[in-house]
Amino acid sequence: MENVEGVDDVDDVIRSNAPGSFPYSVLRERHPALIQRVRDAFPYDPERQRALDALLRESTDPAGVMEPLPADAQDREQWEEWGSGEHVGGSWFDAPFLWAESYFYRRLLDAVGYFDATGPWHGIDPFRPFKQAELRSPEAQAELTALDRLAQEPPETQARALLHGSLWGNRADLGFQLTANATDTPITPLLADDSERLWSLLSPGAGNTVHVVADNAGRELVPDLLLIDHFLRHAHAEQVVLHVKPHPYYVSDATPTDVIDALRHLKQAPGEAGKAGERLWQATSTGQLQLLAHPFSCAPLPYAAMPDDLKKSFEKATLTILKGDLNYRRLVGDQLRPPATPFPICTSYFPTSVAALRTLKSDVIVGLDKQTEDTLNDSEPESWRTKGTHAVIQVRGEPR
Ligand SMILES: O=P(O)(O)OC[C@@]1(O)O[C@H](CO)[C@@H](O)[C@@H]1O
Repeated sequence: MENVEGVDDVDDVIRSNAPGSFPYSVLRERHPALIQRVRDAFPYDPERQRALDALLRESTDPAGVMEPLPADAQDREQWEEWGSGEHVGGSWFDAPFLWAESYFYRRLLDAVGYFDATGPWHGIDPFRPFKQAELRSPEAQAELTALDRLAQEPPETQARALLHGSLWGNRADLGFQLTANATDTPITPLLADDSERLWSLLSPGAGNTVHVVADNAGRELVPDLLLIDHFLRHAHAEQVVLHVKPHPYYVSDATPTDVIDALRHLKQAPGEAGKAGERLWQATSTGQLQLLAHPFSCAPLPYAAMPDDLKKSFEKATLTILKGDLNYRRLVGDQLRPPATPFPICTSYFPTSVAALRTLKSDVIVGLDKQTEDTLNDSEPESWRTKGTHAVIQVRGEPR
């Protein structure tokens, strides 16, 4: 894999093998809780139940060994390219955290028969009930109603509110909520805020193309779509490409089906939300808003290893906006670097100007000033990196 020049000299890749660490807790607590939720949501047949039992045993025991994908899995070769030869047969806990987690989601889909083309569970998203419930929650409804008030404000106030809505919408992450309840905790001032730079890269009428790499469906995707609507409506972008996952992933990550659900939901809403829904529906049918579900979106690797075709697609963008924690880990590398490492250095390989809208839900962080880091280490030594109450807007790029 390509190294990020100047910052990848040491092997500081995060693994899950330290008891008490955040990644260890994901494998030991979050994944079993998730398997239980999926079991409770569907009447899986005995074969599927046995497969889930086997995955549970294999992936949560620190002595367990990663089993391969079935010999006839359509993406087996793809996973070989992504490194299965190196990690399968070894410990889940010793593999890079990013690799092990991504493989867990791939294997979970296998266990529930998602890829079994002749089976009854083919194509049934095991996370869909949770995503749908969230989209219809009273909180999500209240957020839509708030748009009617926001529409009375000047465009700059609307822009700021929609950007922050998209950013903090990232707390609505169903995997995270299995072991934390961040939506109940107050939000805090941003730890880094390059939002002025972000807007400076999107001058109205400049014919910009914006790529948005989505994260979660439901309560995160709706504000993402509203921000996209604002970009298009106020000519910050002429075209938007929305990257989503080709199949269910990290519980609530958005797939094309989830985008359609969200668009339909918006379109049926009363008031300003409904108007935005109509505009977005229309933008999708004219190609102004395009969906892209590239296989690399579910790869267990950082974006520094992206394939050429994806790189070419990003190259057309004026700005790429990556949402959420996992995309952040993949953007800057899932490594423990000094938090003061500059964001522009970690993202220098990325083919376009790039922005991260991220709430902090894992150990990785770069681009903080030393004083901010020291204050957080003093005030919240155990939890500031992972509890989802802090956020950053970090941007690399100069206006054209
Ligand atoms: O990418 P998202 O939805 O913001 O967050 C994903 C997440 O909940 O899952 C991973 C741990 O399982 C972490 O990266 C993060 O805590």
